[in-house]
Amino acid sequence: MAGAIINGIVATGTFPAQQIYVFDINPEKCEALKQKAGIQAADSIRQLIEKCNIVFLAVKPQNFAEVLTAVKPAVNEKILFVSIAAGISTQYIVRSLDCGCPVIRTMPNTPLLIGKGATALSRTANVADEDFQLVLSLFSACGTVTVLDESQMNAVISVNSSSPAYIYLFAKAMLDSAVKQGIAADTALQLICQTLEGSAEMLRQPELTPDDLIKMVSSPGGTTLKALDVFYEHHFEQTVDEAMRACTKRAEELGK
Ligand SMILES: NC(=O)C1=CN([C@@H]2O[C@H](COP(=O)(O)OP(=O)(O)OC[C@H]3O[C@@H](n4cnc5c(N)ncnc54)[C@H](O)[C@@H]3O)[C@@H](O)[C@H]2O)C=CC1
Ligand SMILES: O=C(O)[C@@H]1CCC=N1
Repeated sequence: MAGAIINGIVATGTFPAQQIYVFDINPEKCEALKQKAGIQAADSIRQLIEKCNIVFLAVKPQNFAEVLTAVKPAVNEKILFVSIAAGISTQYIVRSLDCGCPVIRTMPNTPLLIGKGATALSRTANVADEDFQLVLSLFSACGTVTVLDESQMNAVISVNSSSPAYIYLFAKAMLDSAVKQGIAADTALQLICQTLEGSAEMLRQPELTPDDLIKMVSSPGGTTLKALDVFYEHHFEQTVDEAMRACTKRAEELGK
């Protein structure tokens, strides 16, 4: 995710490459991020904190404690932190740093890699409006941005951030069935992708609800209703609800 965000930052041209620093504990990853985006590499977290006034925290939630411990000795209240971690609250970051730093909590998704991301963001009260606008513009460079209250930042993971995986799973199941029914995999993949894009575009039309759209496809006595019967028999909607709630529950656990 850090790579996708760095690409977005570089693309905006907001900061010259000599002012953008990366640090990864894995030297190969650090070098790869540096080379790919043409930015600078810091030798340590400490050096990065000393050089930057906006710091993106892009490690796994499980690595947050060690990273914040390394950040703490060099921190000051002027540094703005931007976290992309699932489940990690702004309160946890502020408390761990023992410093009233402004913090923006974000939840991006992997389509950021191709400029089609959907990022949700929230902020602590002390984030200056101009700083928040700046960070919004950086994420906007690789997709859409949506501002939420922090209380919604765990649940939203199930909506935009883990959800590409469920959509890929659904697409994979469709692909497998298409192949079993004699359609070539590449042909089926093209048809499925175009159908996903077209269906998403129709969902955006404000005058049509998902139920309206389902009805438009479902001819009485036709094929779609037969397929939907199978989904309903297997409690599809309940399964999706359970999966999304399991996602949110895990975010809550990661934040503890
Ligand atoms: N993968 C996804 O779709 C999304 C991930 N996120 C969040 O993004 C964060 C990163 O996830 P990924 O990019 O998938 O993980 P990743 O494993 O690809 O990247 C994490 C990087 O952190 C580095 N790292 C670990 N400990 C470190 C330390 N002490 N100091 C410096 N670097 C250290 C690792 O070497 C690794 O390169 C997580 O907090 C995750 O919750 C958020 C939205 C979507
Ligand atoms: O699976 C995860 O924990 C991360 C956060 C959201 C998407 N991937």
